[in-house]
Amino acid sequence: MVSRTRRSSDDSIDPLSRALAPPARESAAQRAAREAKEAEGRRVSDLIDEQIKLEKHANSRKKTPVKVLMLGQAESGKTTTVKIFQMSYARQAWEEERMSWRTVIHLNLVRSVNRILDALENAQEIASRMNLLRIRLSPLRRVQVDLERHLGLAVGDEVCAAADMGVFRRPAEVCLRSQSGWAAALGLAKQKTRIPSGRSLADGALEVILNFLEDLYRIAHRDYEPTDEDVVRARLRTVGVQEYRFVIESGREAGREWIFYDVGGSRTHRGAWHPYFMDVKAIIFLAPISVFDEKLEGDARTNRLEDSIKFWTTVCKSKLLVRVQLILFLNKCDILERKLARGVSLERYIPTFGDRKNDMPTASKYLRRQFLEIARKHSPEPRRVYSFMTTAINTRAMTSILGAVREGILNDNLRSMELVS
Ligand SMILES: Nc1nc2c(ncn2[C@@H]2O[C@H](COP(=O)(O)OP(=O)(O)OP(=O)(O)O)[C@@H](O)[C@H]2O)c(=O)[nH]1
Ligand SMILES: [Mg+2]
Repeated sequence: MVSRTRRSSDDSIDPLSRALAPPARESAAQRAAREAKEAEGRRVSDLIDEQIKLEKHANSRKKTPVKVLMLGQAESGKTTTVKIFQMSYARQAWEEERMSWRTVIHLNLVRSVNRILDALENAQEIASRMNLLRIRLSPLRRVQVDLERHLGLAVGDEVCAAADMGVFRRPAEVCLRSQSGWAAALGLAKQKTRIPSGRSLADGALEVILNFLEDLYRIAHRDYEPTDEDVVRARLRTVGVQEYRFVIESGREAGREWIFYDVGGSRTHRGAWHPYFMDVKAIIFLAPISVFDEKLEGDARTNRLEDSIKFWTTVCKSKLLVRVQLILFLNKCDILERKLARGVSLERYIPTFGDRKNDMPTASKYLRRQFLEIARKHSPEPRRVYSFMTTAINTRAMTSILGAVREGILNDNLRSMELVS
């Protein structure tokens, strides 16, 4: 009777349900085994669903660009830092762009050599070998004029270039200064170029030029291809706000876009960051700490370090930026170290430094403390500021710092970064 009833009810259901229905005569043990198997099946299925959901979420996160604002006074190293980020994480794009720097590097170098020669012409102690050198380098005057013409400039003008460097489309965007830091960067980066006491200025300058010449011949060669270092050291002044977009090319974060707003640091441009703060995740503020004995370009009354401190104070005070992660790069440590080693006294320019030891560990610790103290004192709300002692042109060290910064920004948790600072 019972079996008849079951058969008649089975007949009434659809074939799929019938196929899925438990066997007609199932023992208790069989049933328990079946149910356990079904439960395991459901668990695995749920797990797969959850993974799909997570992947979808991760992909949508990857599509959300990370926006970073670069702030700091002129020549503080903002654009250099962005270049190193691109070099490290969007390598293919970097290599595609590298050749387009060639002409700019040529002009950068030639102008620098010509400026050195101008300065030497005016110096009284020109040795005969210096005269010889000057004669040998005289064709560079012509080269400079040709390069300037090639770039569509009036002789002596600043070079203006679009961000991609290949096409000089938007003249107001990025400028290459005629008084480029290229010569200084190349020359100063070599210990040999320091002028030993007891030697004449002309001797020292000659040594700088001779070291420089190695690069000159390399760069002037017909088949010259800019190296990573050349591009990192090339000086381009940013005017207004330059937007750089890089898509991470490999690793866990492949596909994620990073957008850097690189704000020209001269006083007329630095206020231009206001429209960009809204959805930036972090600000990287660059303070070149080597400039304690320098004046601002075009304002002989303002000390450059003082100007940097004022700018930093404004950023820390800003209520608009209170939720943005603040990352401080105390940059140009290489130059600071050399200055201190040469005996330039920090106390002379910063009396509060007092009679502390005029060496790198003491000076950098002191300056870092001053910047962090400003943040503590002026931030509208208590906040953590992450600080790093940097030499932006040291690509290897900078890549490692930027790796930590990148992770920190992504994880919204920069605590671990302090370990590498
Ligand atoms: N020696 C040394 N040179 C550096 C360092 N950082 C940057 N430079 C050089 O300083 C010059 C200025 O660097 P940029 O990155 O163009 O400076 P910036 O902050 O973008 O300047 P603006 O565009 O004028 O706002 C370049 O020639 C760099 O190669 C550093 O840590 N050490
Ligand atoms: Mg710049």
